[in-house]
Amino acid sequence: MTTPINTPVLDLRSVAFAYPDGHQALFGVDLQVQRGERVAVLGPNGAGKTTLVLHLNGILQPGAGTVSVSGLPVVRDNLQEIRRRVGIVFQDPDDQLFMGSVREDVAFGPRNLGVRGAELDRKVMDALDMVGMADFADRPPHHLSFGQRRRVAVATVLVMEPEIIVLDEPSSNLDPASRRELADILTGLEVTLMMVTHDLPYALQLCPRAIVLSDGIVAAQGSTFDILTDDALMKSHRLELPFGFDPHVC
Ligand SMILES: Nc1ncnc2c1ncn2[C@@H]1O[C@H](COP(=O)(O)OP(=O)(O)OP(=O)(O)O)[C@@H](O)[C@H]1O
Repeated sequence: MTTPINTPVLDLRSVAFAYPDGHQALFGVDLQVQRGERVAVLGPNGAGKTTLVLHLNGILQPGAGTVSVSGLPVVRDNLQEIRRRVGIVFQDPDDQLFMGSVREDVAFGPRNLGVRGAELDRKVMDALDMVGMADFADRPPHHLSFGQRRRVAVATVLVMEPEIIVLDEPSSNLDPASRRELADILTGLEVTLMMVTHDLPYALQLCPRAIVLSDGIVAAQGSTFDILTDDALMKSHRLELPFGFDPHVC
C-alpha cells in the first residue's frame, strides 16, 4: 500500500483512555508527528506519557478517539503491521531482552516475520553495528551492563526498520558517557523519533520539537527551546531544568 507523502507517521485524534479501575489517564489527546521529525514528550510524573506510548502500538486501545500510523488505524486486525511500523524501546531493557544471546534477541522480530539465513544474519549485524554492539553478538544479554543492554534493546527495534522509534526515558540510568554515546547513535539515525523524557537537556539536544503532556492533555507544543525557556509554562507543569543548565548556551 502506498501512503500519501504528507500523511503523518503518527496521528492521534481526541484519544481518551481510562484504566479498568476507572482512573482516567488521557482526556482527548491530539498529536501529529511528521516523517523525519524528532519529538520529545515532556511532562510531570503521572501526566499520562507512558499511557500515551502504550497506545502507539496497540498495547492499549483508546476508550475514545483514534490512533493511526502512516494512515493505518491502530486496531486489533492491524496489530502485526502496526508493531512492525512502530518500534518501542521500553525504559527497562530487560522487558525486551529474553533470549540466550544478543544475536538471538535481535533476530527474534525479523525471524517472526519469516526472514531467514544470510538475510537475517545481515540484518542482525547491521542493527548491532548501528548501536556499536556488533562485538557483543554472541554474549548473553544478562552479562551486559545496563547501558549495553539498552543499546541492544534499540537494535531489536532498529532491525525491524520501523517507521517511528519511540523511546521511553532513553537516558535513565546511563552514565554520562553512555548517555552521550546513545545521543550520538540516535541523532545518526534517519528515522522518525519520539522520546518520552524527564531529561530536559537531552530533549533539547535530540528533539527540535516537544509536546508537554499534563493531566492527560497536550498542554503545549512547539520548539523544544521555546518550551524550555518559557518559565511560566515550565513552572505550571512542574518542569525544571537541572541547576546551572542554560538552554541558550548549548
Ligand atoms: N494500570 C493502571 N491502573 C490504573 N491507573 C494507572 C495505571 N497505570 C497508570 N495509571 C495512572 O494513570 C496516570 C498516568 O500514568 P502514566 O504512567 O501514563 O504517567 P507518566 O506520565 O508516564 O508518569 P511518569 O513520568 O511517572 O512515568 C497516573 O495517574 C497513574 O497513576
